Amino acid sequence: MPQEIILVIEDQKSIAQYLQQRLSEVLPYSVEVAESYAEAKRVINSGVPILVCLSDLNLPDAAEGATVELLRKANITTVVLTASYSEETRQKMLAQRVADYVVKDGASAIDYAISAVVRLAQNSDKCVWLIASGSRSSNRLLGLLNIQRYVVKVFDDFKSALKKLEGGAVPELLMLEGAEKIKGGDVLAFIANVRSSYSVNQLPIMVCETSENVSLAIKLMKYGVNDFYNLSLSAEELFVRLNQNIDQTHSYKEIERISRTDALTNLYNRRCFFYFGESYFKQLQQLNTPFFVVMVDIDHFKKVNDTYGHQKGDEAIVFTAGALAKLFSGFTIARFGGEEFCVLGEAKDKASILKVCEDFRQEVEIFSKFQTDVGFTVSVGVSFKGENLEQAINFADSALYLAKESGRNQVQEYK
Ligand SMILES: Nc1nc2c(ncn2[C@@H]2O[C@H](COP(=O)(O)OP(=O)(O)OP(=O)(O)O)[C@@H](O)[C@H]2O)c(=O)[nH]1
Repeated sequence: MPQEIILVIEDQKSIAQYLQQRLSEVLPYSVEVAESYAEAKRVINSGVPILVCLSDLNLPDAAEGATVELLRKANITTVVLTASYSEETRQKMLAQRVADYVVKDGASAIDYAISAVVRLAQNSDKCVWLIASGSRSSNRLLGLLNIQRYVVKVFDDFKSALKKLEGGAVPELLMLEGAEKIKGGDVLAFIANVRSSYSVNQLPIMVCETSENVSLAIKLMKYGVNDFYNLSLSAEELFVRLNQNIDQTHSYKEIERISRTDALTNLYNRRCFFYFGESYFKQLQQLNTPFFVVMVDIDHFKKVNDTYGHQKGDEAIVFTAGALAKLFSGFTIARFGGEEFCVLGEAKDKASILKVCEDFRQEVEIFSKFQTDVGFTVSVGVSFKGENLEQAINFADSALYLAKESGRNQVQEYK
């Protein structure tokens, strides 16, 4: 099958070239330019799959809007560039089912057009769940979501959506249409159920209601729904709200990831270790499950830095993190700061955990020289005791201190 392309239809050479260059930089698709209606028609008729088209509204060899009409008939997702804006133009664009339109009134408009094309190209990786009452509005919403190239999964009841969610599938957004008429339970119970696992920042819910149900929509927003779309409003309003809700969730998740991750090693940071570790530790205690805490510190790390430079010191830290991730795979690992690391996990078998600690020590001793040009070792303290996480860490730290005092490059257990 031929590779999908992005098509730019624009008769002004300089703008066309600029758009082609910018889009090629940010998207992994070939970007083709057609400078006239005739050329556009040739590309479309050639059968090459067109992912998204960014098209000028008026071209010298076509009547106003003829290109958009051509694209609509070929079922191509389209962003329209127009030189002037009027309410009439806007209505025409929406009637032609364009995904977006941009008024060419400056550099920021071009930037917006590029971001719109990028968004539409990437939307096919995003799944929206439409939980619908089965009214005519459901079909309209489905059509509008398709214009935006979202992958849409339609549910006609709450129960099957909840079951899918419990199975681990998570969409980008949940859209409810005609909330009170959806089968399989009560809408408030559904929202409470979703929110018990996913916050408003993690999974946006949007309700779509007719004007008569505005008060219901507002009530639902007080109980965990992110946004409300009045079904009597334009498609454009839906698109803007939809995209904003999905973008906000992405930004939140990215901020959350950054705040939990150590930038150098990609391991959890200390704060995140305690955030997850505290509840995990309590869970292990309640179930009477044996646990372990390991503390790791690179030996004579100051000397590594002083002798080989800070860059090599960083490489030594990254190598140690990689060795931990490899040998303690499946456990909770964090960089506590500097050259110090901590691991928490279930210790079904004490001897096997001690063996993993020793394997890790040897891995660093043997392979650090090959991987980083700097031969270095680690000291390891491990504890299988502690009333709470903090105490277990202190015990592992005491064992680590003993390992350092006893000559470094060894594993010591807290007794
Ligand atoms: N390259 C690098 N160095 C760091 C980083 N964080 C802390 N350090 C350095 O790590 C060194 C830690 O030194 P110490 O805690 O005194 O350890 P040490 O005495 O050399 O070694 P031991 O006694 O064996 O623990 C200091 O020189 C810090 O500047 C980092 O992110 N990158």
